Amino acid sequence: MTQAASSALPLSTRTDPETQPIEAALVGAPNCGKTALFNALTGATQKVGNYSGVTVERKIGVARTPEGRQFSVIDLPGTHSLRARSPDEEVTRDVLLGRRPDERIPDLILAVADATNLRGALRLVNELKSVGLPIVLVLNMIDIARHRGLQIDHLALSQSLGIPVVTATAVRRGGLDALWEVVAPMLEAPLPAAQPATWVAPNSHDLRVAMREADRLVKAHVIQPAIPDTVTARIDRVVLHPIAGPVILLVLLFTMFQAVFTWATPFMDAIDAGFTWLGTLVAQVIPSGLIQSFLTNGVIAGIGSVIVFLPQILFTFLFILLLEDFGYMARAAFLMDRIMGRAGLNGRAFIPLLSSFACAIPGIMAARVIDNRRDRLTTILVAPLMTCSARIPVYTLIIAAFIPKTKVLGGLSLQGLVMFGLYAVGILSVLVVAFCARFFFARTERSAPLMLDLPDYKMPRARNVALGLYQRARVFLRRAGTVIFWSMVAIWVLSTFPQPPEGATGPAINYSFAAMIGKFIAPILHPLGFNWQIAVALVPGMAAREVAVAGLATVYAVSGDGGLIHTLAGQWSLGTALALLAWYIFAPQCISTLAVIRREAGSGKWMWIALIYMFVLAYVAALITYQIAALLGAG
Ligand SMILES: Nc1nc2c(ncn2[C@@H]2O[C@H](COP(=O)(O)OP(=O)(O)OP(=O)(O)O)[C@@H](O)[C@H]2O)c(=O)[nH]1
Ligand SMILES: [Mg+2]
Repeated sequence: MTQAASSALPLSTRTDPETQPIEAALVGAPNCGKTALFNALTGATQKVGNYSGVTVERKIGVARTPEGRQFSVIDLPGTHSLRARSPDEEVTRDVLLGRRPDERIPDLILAVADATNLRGALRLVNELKSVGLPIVLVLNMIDIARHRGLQIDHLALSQSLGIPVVTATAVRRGGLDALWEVVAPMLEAPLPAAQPATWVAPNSHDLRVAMREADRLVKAHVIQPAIPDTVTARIDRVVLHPIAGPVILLVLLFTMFQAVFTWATPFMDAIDAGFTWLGTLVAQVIPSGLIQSFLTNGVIAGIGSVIVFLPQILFTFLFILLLEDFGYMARAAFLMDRIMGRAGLNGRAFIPLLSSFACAIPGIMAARVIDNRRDRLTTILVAPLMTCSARIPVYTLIIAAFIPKTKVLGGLSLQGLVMFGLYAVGILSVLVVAFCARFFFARTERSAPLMLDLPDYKMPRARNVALGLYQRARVFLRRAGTVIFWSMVAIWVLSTFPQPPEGATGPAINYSFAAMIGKFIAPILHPLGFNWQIAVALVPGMAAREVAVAGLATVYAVSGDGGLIHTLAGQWSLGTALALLAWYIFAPQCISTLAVIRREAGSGKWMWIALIYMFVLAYVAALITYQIAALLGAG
């Protein structure tokens, strides 16, 4: 369908429920539970989170009424008004007004409201009416509203608005019963025909009038509790305190890395033991030769050296997911806003940067919530500097080999401290690079102050957290099975062939292609204290950072040294280890991230800028680190 056809003839695009399923669009303010509702309707598992701007793209799914009628549901990014300000909000507006050439106009709007905060939702409904589509208002989070003693007369509200109003609890089993009672019959009968859209962007006067009307409706139909909810306010008085707030944030992050290091260790040891056992078993069963070497040195040593970090990744995300779902992360954004503002980062960059702890790719995509193009570009360019989970294996390996397992400063684990330091340097470099970027982007406009809705605190839901962990684990294991596996095969082949000549004395790998390639690059990396084995691991490490660890495991296993941590501790100097850590803070070691930068920034130019500036930073940081270490006698 072309854009012209869809906007000129909205009526002709209506679907016949007999032939094509009805399409319902979820529209509402950020964080009102649209995605939770989408998941409940469709059985999908899209990410929900207790902060605004989780959904930045439209997602489509198939739902079924309890009677079994199929219809499609589209989850849209949250918006306060159709007067879109940022690319994610434009998605919502364009879908509803039929301005997307690849998309038909939905047949029904499910306007989702946070029942505890009706005013804005009612204003949006007022605006949605001019879109011309049938609307059902869904008062979601009714469980929380009731718990707080809010009484909403939804039937009277329905009369005043002239549209059906239903209550819902998207995250509870049976929470959609009331919704089905109204919506299921609507989907059986032909829907009222769409009227031509009369929407025009409201000006500030219109907005004020609409707000007053919304206030009137709230006054008429909602009875506020005698004692307002104060739990959120009381917690916020402490965690948003100008001095106590940042201290609490720091302590929380700090505790997180301490705990992660301590708790993950036994699980990591167990996985490590498992792979060692497997390697020994294979070595016993299969006669020594190429196949045995491929399986033990290539596949098992390589993949095992990466999988071993799964517990650490899961523990890190357990913390992040719990804080997210509790509602704390939005407060952290609020606290960071001043510092980020000084560095020239838009306050809305917090969530994209936070997502980058998992992986820069969703982080870069989440930058769509930023309305100012320069701010968005800055965020996209710095997001890869945040410590993504693929760095965890590299960091942990080097820390395990070179940082003693001692306690310092009265019981703090030194290893956890170093890890915290690496994350801190990542964050700091984001701020510094963003600050410098200001001088390259001649700024014409100041970015708007942060307009963040601070959500109410909620008990984290086990389901959300479990789902988040499951998704992280799946992504990680899938990478181990694909990118990492194939890189391992390549590295093994390169380190095994050509085979050493008759009567060779040195380790076989010294005669291989890998050694040739490594020794060819090594001179460039020599000032950083990197040997040719590291050079061999860094090249395939471009595919994914963990591959470098797997690569080292294979290179050293093929050369006959077992026990990676032990080998590294014996063969590298402390200076080399620290320089490699410094390298990994900055190096643009992942091709998919670069591809996403290109896509999201809209041109290859930005990808090259990112690639070059990160390589330069990595090289300089590693160079300085190694040279200083060498001066101090640790080279
Ligand atoms: N108690 C309760 N919590 C809910 C309900 N619906 C959603 N939530 C929680 O509210 C938070 C926000 O939900 P999301 O579905 O991510 O909100 P959204 O509207 O998609 O947000 P954006 O994508 O940012 O626009 C999550 O922590 C959900 O678990 C509900 O009916 N009751
Ligand atoms: Mg959402």
